[in-house]
Amino acid sequence: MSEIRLFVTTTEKQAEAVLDIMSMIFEDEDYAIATMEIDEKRDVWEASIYMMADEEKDVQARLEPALAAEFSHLAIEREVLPDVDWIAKSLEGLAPVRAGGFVIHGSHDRDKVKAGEIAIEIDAGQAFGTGHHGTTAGCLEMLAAVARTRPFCNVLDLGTGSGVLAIAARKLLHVPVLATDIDPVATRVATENARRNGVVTGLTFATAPGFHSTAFRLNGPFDLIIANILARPLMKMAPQLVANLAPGGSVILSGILAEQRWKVLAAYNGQNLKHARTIWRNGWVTIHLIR
Ligand SMILES: C[S@@+](CC[C@H](N)C(=O)[O-])C[C@H]1O[C@@H](n2cnc3c(N)ncnc32)[C@H](O)[C@@H]1O
Repeated sequence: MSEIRLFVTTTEKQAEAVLDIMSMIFEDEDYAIATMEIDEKRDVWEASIYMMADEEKDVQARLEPALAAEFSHLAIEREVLPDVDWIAKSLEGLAPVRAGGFVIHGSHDRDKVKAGEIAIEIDAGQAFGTGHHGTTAGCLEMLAAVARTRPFCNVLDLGTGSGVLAIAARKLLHVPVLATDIDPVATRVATENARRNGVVTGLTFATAPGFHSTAFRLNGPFDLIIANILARPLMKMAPQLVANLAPGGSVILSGILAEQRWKVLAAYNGQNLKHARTIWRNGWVTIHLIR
């Protein structure tokens, strides 16, 4: 089934306001919501909400009246996003990605791995995480850097997608890793990817929205939590995330657009976490915080 993006085109300020309205209406649903800069000089921005095709009518019917009061001049536009198989096909020829001593490559590029690199084989497929996105690469680089600062003994990868970060953490740290995703397809793909990468023990997968699963209590608390989701759900989940973090533990957050970083930092500062470092990649930031 296709994914749909409903969006409005406006100024940065209004896009932020539209984003707030979208977040308010769809607060408890896991639709991805984001603003994106289109043209810096002309101050053109888009505020978007993503959904599956069968959810579009419902989202549109709720969004229209909510925007009508303040933003009746903004047209709600729609884009049909390429379906997953098309994405997989277009990514087939992508070159390996190197970050933090890891190399993420497709099965067609096994021979490109260099001595001393930690290789992770991921073919583009039905779950996010081939390493090509700035957030995944940022998390890999941050994971390698954070691992040099102290030992860790229990890791959580929240929003595992293809499983790339969980596999990386397991290969680098050799400690138990719990990897979860709201999407059962992602957990299935991640489990297959782990097996393909020879990671058969020490890595547990579970399907769960946010922290709604007994898997967290059974496997936690964690001294390293990596969550590459989106700014809004990350802010919303801050209290539960920190409740699952061991004292002195580290958190690596990504999926955050550069301009959203202050809000996310504020949410986690409010939970007594301190900012340690930020990595920037292609307009996205990856943040390291310490409890
Ligand atoms: C940006 S992808 C990250 C994938 C991978 N960790 C990486 O870094 O490439 C975000 C993943 O988070 C999952 N996700 C989104 N909202 C979630 C939630 N509330 N709880 C758990 N997983 C969620 C999505 O299904 C998706 O697989």
